[in-house]
Amino acid sequence: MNISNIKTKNNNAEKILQFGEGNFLRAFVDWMINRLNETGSFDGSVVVVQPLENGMVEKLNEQNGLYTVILKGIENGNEVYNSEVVSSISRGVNPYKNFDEYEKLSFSENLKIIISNTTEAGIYFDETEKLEDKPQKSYVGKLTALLYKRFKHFNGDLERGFYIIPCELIEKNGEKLRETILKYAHHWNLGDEFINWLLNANIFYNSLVDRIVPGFPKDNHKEVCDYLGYEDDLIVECEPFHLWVIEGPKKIKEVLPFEKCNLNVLVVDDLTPYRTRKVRILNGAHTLMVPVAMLSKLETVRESVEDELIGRYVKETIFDEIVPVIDLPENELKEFSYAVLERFKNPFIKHYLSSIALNSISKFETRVLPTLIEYRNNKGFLPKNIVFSLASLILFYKGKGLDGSEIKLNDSDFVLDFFNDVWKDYSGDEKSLEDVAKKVLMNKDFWKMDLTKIEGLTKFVAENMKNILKLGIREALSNLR
Ligand SMILES: NC(=O)c1ccc[n+]([C@@H]2O[C@H](COP(=O)([O-])OP(=O)(O)OC[C@H]3O[C@@H](n4cnc5c(N)ncnc54)[C@H](O)[C@@H]3O)[C@@H](O)[C@H]2O)c1
Ligand SMILES: O=P(O)(O)OC[C@@H](O)[C@@H](O)[C@H](O)[C@H](O)CO
Repeated sequence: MNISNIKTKNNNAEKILQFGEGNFLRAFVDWMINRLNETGSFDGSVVVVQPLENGMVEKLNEQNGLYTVILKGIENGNEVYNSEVVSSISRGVNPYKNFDEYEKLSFSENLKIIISNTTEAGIYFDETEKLEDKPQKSYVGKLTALLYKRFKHFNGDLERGFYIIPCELIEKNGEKLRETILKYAHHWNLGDEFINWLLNANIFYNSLVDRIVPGFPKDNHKEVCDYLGYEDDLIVECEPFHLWVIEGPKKIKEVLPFEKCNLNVLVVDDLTPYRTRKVRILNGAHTLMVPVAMLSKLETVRESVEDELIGRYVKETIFDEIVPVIDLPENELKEFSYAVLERFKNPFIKHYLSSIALNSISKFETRVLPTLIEYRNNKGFLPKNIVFSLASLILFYKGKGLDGSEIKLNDSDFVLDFFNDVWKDYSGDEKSLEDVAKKVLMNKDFWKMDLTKIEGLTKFVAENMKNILKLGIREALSNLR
């Protein structure tokens, strides 16, 4: 039996227009709307637009908009394995194949909200696009044309704007989206009246999303379908944890009353602290554990946090070095940190360190370095664990494990070329090791500043590198003072 035969499609009015049909949105926003509908507090459905020519909406329509979300993990110490059929999506629209169907969405009287997740690559301006394109190539080009057609159709009626909530993992995503639409509006000469309507009838929210979504169970799809008792080609697996922080006017709470179904959605005046919390604790811990754990020959996040030595190191770094320099209530930070550690231990998710290692230099700069600098400024001395990670990172970028085995580095060419040159000049003695540390730390293209200017850092990093090479990573870590 196919999933389309097991549940009838909902007939709720289409209130949400969603750009993106990927795993994340289906396991996060559409899953939340499904929960809202179940409580009777929304009675709306989502019409999904496929932003690229190729995608999943055909499959989504074949399944009548239905698919299964499987929540897998540990919550409050208990194992969770819970499947839900999500029926909040009314249909999928491919603007490349059915432009007329897509264009009609501009004139819909029911649509009130626009959601998107087109990845970090989706929000950009392309000057070659035209208003007449059917459709424009980019997401923002498509959205600008859609908004303009709506503005014209409803004669600039201020009641016909949208609540616009992008979910792309970009800082100030709502502001960035609005700025990019304005670029198109000017480029296409859409006029001041349209620009006034855009700015006054529509509300752009910044938002931050958090949920680990490994997605489709490609390794054991058949087994999962056998367990569910039906065929579903759009199953999405994810962790139970979810957090959506929305920054902007509180009105959105009336339209999407998530508190009625206990969902972890916060509407706030400033999401910066939440972003800082997530990026520094969750993403920061991921990034700083990578070189240390990979040089110890560990492969996944779970293995690392369950390893006695590395696990203790990660926990200590979070609680002793990261948390003390975030400007949020300490109890909230600690609660979040414990939850993150629990998420890292999720026995159902194989999160490879090698995938997190991608672009480690820029990730270290944005996710870890701010902690190092603020800690140094606040306490007057350097955070030893983060410095240890930085030393390990420089050794990691030799592209060789401590036993000489190959490490496949994945980063921009300019980063790889730089390390290649730096390590080529290394002669093996202590002075030369300090030179390596110095050259890396003074590279402003990596760190946006000269890190050798931080008193004592070069010496401390070089000392850690020396210990790691002499004693091995585990012993050097055990001896860390
Ligand atoms: N999967 C996770 O664990 C997770 C967690 C939090 C945030 N995210 C973020 O969500 C984003 C999507 O992840 P996913 O798991 O849904 O991926 P996915 O591959 O399942 O979906 C990607 C979606 O983005 C669209 N897209 C891709 N490139 C685009 C472009 N250049 N222009 C317009 N649209 C484009 C695709 O059409 C598709 O709808 C990622 O950028 C990721 O950083 C993912
Ligand atoms: O997705 P990346 O490569 O930018 O970062 C790796 C992880 O830190 C990240 O995927 C987190 O698991 C995610 O941000 C959780 O919401």
